Amino acid sequence: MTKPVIAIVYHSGYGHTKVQAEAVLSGVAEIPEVEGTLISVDEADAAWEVLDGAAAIIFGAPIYMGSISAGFWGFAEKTSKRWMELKWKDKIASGFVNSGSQNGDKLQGLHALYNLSQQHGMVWVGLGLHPGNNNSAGSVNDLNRLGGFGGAFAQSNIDQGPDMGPPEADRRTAAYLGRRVAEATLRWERGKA
Ligand SMILES: Cc1cc2nc3c(=O)[nH]c(=O)nc-3n(C[C@H](O)[C@H](O)[C@H](O)COP(=O)(O)O)c2cc1C
Repeated sequence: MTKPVIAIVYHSGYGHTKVQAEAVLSGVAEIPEVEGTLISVDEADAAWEVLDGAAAIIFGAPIYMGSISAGFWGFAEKTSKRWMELKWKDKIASGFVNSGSQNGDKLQGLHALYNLSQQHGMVWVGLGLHPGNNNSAGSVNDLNRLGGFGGAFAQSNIDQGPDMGPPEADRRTAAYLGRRVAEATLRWERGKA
């Protein structure tokens, strides 16, 4: 069996969400039976074949004005050609978002990514972690410190470049999501076989 491909397609205006996407890829890479690939929406027009052939697609976007960035949304609209034939039906899907504020309406953005996956008939995989930093022994260094459930959340300070954020805890959370999606994809593919 050729290795199932897990595509991570993301937009990043200023580089912070790209760091998060790279962390997701590092988690995927922990599972040697799958192959991860990173695709910026800016290069998506050359990558439709890869996306159509992928077993899983993980969507990622920064939060701009309370939802996913227009850069990601432009890509989402272009996927309508795939929707016509339900070409992505039954692929595994997941998502991650990154914002400047601690909350920043990230859930709104994650739901936009989830809705996109459901329009395509994909099978969404959530984070599968308890929240971190929600008790007196907790800290901002906890895994899932921002307490997301449906995907991976990250927060990057708006006065710092991508070299400073998102912080390590959020990168570990992103990697956890990548690994979980890789494992779920393997089970899904082996079940089909
Ligand atoms: C046009 C614009 C709108 C933004 N709106 C929000 C917002 O609604 N909530 C928030 O928390 N951060 C907001 N931010 C901050 C970004 O989410 C944050 O800087 C993020 O790290 C940018 O990711 P990127 O470098 O991958 O583009 C906004 C940034 C920009 C440029």
